[in-house]
Amino acid sequence: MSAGKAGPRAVIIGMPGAGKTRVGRMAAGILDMPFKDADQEVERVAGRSIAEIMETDGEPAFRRVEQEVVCRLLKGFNGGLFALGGGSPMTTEVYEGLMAYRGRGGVIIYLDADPDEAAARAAHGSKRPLLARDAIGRWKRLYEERRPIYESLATISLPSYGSSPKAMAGRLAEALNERLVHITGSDPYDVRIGPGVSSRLRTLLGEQVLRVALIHTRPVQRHADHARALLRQGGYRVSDITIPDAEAGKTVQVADGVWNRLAEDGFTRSDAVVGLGGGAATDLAGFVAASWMRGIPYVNCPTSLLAMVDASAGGKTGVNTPQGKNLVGAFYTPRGVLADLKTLRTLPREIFVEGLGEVVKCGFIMDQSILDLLWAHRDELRGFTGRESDEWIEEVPGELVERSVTVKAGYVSLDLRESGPREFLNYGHTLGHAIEQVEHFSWRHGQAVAVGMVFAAELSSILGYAERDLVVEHRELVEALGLRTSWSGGSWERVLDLMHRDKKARGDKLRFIILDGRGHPTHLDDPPEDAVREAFERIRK
Ligand SMILES: NC(=O)c1ccc[n+]([C@@H]2O[C@H](COP(=O)([O-])OP(=O)(O)OC[C@H]3O[C@@H](n4cnc5c(N)ncnc54)[C@H](O)[C@@H]3O)[C@@H](O)[C@H]2O)c1
Ligand SMILES: O=C(O)C(=O)C[C@@H](O)[C@H](O)[C@H](O)COP(=O)(O)O
Repeated sequence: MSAGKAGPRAVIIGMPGAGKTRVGRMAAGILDMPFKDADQEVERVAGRSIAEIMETDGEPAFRRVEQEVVCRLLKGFNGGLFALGGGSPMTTEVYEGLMAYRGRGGVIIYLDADPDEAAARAAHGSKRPLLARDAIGRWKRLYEERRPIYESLATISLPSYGSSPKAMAGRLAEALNERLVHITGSDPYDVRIGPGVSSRLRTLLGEQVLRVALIHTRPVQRHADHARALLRQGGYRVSDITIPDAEAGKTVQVADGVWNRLAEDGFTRSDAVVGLGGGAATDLAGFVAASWMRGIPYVNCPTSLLAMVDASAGGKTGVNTPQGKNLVGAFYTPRGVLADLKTLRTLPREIFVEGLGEVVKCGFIMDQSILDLLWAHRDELRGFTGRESDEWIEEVPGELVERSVTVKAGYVSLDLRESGPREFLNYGHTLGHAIEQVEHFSWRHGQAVAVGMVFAAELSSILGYAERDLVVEHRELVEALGLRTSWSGGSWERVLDLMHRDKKARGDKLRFIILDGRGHPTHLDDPPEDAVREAFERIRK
């Protein structure tokens, strides 16, 4: 909620039998929040049951009382969970009140129940006057009438297919704790960060999509299985596509295989791609989405720390070629990003640690609080096991993801196609990508970028842009997190040649991103070669 604006912490909408009251009350208990049910409030205010109101005065009279109660509590029930009656949003004044509440930053949760389950629950011993006679048939007619309204209002849709009220209450509580980073620009979208955000897939893909290509790698099969189940529950036809893992999956040959599969499965421009996995998988999936029929919608579901903090957002898609990293690709904006923190639990420690490389980058180019958080939690982060508490995952990695994505969102919103400021996100990458290439991708991206940042700090110091203490800070923090500060492979000549092929290079001029002090990235064009060589020697073992 916008600061200073009254209103519930969240409003729950959905069909009769969806569990709004029961799930809402349980979730309020989990969150230690007050709970109100609109129907119960109506009966309290009227001094009689809804059935009696309907029987003696008819539905319009009930709706008038309901409208007064709901619109009053939308402004006055501060900080609680508020469950509405199924038909309530169909009243114009209530709909408008809900839109105004949403405009104030309010959260509207649509409990999207399985029609058969909810209809049966609603009809069973129903005291609901609107369902009298032919309860199931009436319910389903109301469902078709109301669902578009629910979906137009919802900021969160929670599918509850086959889930118990207790499980739904947990998911609702999780949804209220999720973090959100909005990326503006010509195609705005949201990066949602939290445990269980994968359940938002249907909300992001919407009704127009029929087929979904779920592109993932084998190490994340269990997460792909969960996403596939959610997609199928949402009514989508899923083409499950496993690609080679890591950088081996980020090639035009792999893309060609996926294009063939999309053709075989009849993918049209109204169908979509979901990229699930590390950054290599989301880069490939985004490239396939950008190129299939010149562009179909896609959603990224990053499962590595690096993919969450960086790769999945920003619209850089692409593949590697034998000549270099990311030399073929497209700027193509996703429909949304769902960074489900639960997936981190299966992430190997060394992969978690390499993801910290891009977090360190965001700290040095813009956000000192990221550096402070990294330093304060350096031992836990370096020793990541995946068995940490939910609270730690949400408070430390969750915070680092949100802050890093916020840094990236600032540049991407300003300069999607990297004509200038966005290049600051490439800090450490000129040498970093060369290392990856020379090492035939045996070095992880985050580790290569870590060395690249130490190199860039040394270069900045050599040329007098930054004090020596900034270099020392780079080395100490990078090392404390278990990242690499030096490299002994390759040759100067080979590295120099590769740096000239970097996408920031112009003509025969090298271009680097360096720091002109902490939090002040700047372009360094065509620096003296002896300074570059000296900085390079300083990161050699
Ligand atoms: N598009 C961008 O803006 C951008 C930004 C940064 C990095 N990148 C690219 O991202 C790639 C690096 O991403 P990465 O570090 O995620 O590497 P990656 O994609 O190779 O994944 C690392 C390894 O971890 C596995 N993995 C991922 N999530 C897992 C999970 N939850 N449980 C178990 N295993 C899991 C993967 O299968 C893989 O084996 C590089 O190709 C880099 O160029 C792109
Ligand atoms: O989003 C960007 O812009 C970045 O530079 C983010 C980098 O961390 C990332 O590794 C990106 O893939 C590198 O881009 P490239 O243009 O150098 O391939």
